[in-house]
Amino acid sequence: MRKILQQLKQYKRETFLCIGLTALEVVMEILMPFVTAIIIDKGLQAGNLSAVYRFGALIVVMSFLSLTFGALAGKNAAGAAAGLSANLREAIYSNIQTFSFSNIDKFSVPGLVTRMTTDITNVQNAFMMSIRVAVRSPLTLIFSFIMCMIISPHLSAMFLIAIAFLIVVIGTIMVVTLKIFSQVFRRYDDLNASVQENVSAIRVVKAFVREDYENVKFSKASKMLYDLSVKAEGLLAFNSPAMMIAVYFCIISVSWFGAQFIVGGSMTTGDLTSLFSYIMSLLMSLMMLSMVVVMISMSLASIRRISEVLSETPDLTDPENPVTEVANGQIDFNHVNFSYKHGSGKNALSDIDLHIKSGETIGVIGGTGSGKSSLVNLICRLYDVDDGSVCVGGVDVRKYDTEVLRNQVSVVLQKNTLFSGSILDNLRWGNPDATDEECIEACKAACADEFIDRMPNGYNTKIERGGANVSGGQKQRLCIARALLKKPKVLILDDSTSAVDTATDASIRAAFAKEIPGTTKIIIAQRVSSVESADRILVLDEGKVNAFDTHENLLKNNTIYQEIYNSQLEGSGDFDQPS
Ligand SMILES: Nc1ncnc2c1ncn2[C@@H]1O[C@H](COP(=O)(O)OP(=O)(O)OP(=O)(O)O)[C@@H](O)[C@H]1O
Repeated sequence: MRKILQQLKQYKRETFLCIGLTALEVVMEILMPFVTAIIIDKGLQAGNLSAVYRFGALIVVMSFLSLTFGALAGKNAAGAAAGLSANLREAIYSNIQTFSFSNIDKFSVPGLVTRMTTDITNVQNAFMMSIRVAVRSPLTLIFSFIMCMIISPHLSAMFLIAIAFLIVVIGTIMVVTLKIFSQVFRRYDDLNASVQENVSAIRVVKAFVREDYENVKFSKASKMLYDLSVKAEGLLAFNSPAMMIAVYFCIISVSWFGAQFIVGGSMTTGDLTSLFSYIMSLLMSLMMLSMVVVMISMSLASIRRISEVLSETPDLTDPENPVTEVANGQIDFNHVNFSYKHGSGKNALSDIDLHIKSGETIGVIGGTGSGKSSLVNLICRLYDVDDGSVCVGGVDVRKYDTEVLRNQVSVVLQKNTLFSGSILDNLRWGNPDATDEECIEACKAACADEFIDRMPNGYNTKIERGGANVSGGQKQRLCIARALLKKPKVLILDDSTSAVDTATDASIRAAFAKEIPGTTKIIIAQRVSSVESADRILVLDEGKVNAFDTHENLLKNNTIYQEIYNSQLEGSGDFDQPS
């Protein structure tokens, strides 16, 4: 909660103004029945019209003030709550930017999106309600009770009975509903995650004709949510009857005893009238308070989830005096062990000991899940090793300024992403200062120029969000060009030409050999044809190095490589698929 409130920052003024104005609004509301009593006793009953006019005018002024204070308090509450949510969103967003891949793995992408949208909206609404009601209700409760005590200490005892009754009944309802609401929120989380997953993968759902299955799955989850919500709301509906019982009890007993006190002369009619007003505000504020408790508790889950992201510290940090230059593209893996759950769970890589010379072209091949992506992710320090070390240019990657390292080790990841903007904008992600000519050169090397030239606006063609208007192969080529613009010392292609035809794949490799001979190139591929021309080929099997040699030697001596080669010769295309 403290972490969340810290984000109020420049909106503290609005918050305090709201609290102050609400307190003034309450004072006005409390004084009004008091003045009404004076009008009845000293004006109407005493036949003093001038007192009626004077105090009547006072009531009008007080109501006007009360309304003004209320409206201003509401405006400030809305401003503070909207400001808090904007600050929270910004704080989460900038913290996410510092996250390493393993931080992101921990929350998952849909999880982070839900926190930045639904959770923040929950907190915003709860905050807006609570700074108004959490101030208003207790103050009304206390002041009303004090006024009741001043008017009639004996009759105030009735309220104590009614309050005790309400606390027990509403309290029980609250405890039970809160438990149900926490279940509702957990289900809501699951539902959100599954909606995000399915909507972002809607093309796959359609391709596999899974719409009906997904509809049934969603209806089931939605029905479960409906049942739980009905149960919780059904229980909350008892709040109102309980409240009415307490109100009627107070009215009847106050009328009964009040009438006797008036007859006995120990109370005036005006006192009795104002006492009725105080009963109503006292019980109503109790009811409102219970609603705020529900609202705050309902947003507790969101508060917890937001705080988790805010308190998450990036697990990859730069050293105090980082190395700011990568000497060359030499890569050394020194007995590396790595697991995604650091120290627990199965190792994704075990005892990797590899030494790659600067400027070499290395092919990496192996079955699905053999650790190819994990291996290259360590080179640009997307994850840290558990044991051993990974060195680039002879220096441990943990000693570098991460920005410098990632600028010199350019990776075209398996999941390529383009952003909305022109082709040139996308290319300049690689190097914001690249000239048009440099961009065109990079596209030529990545064999992307031919399809860009055919586009109506050439390099200024707009790419839609996520690269929806380019094909898989075109996207891959643009991503390679983007990586080339960094002029890196190490270029890693993680299965990045899988959607490109074999001839273009060969042209890209030929262009690399010609254009960037000094750059160390690591090419992960499913096709032997993509790696056979490499200086050496690394065969990975279950996270271990199975062989590291030339194509010719591997064909002679390595059974896994021979199997892959033969299966692809037979035309199955991918060694993971049964031939
Ligand atoms: N983000 C992650 N969190 C946890 N485990 C992971 C993660 N990424 C990969 N793994 C696991 O690590 C192992 C190696 O995966 P990796 O992605 O490196 O294999 P790969 O050879 O690149 O596979 P593919 O050819 O299918 O891309 C697998 O068992 C995989 O399940």
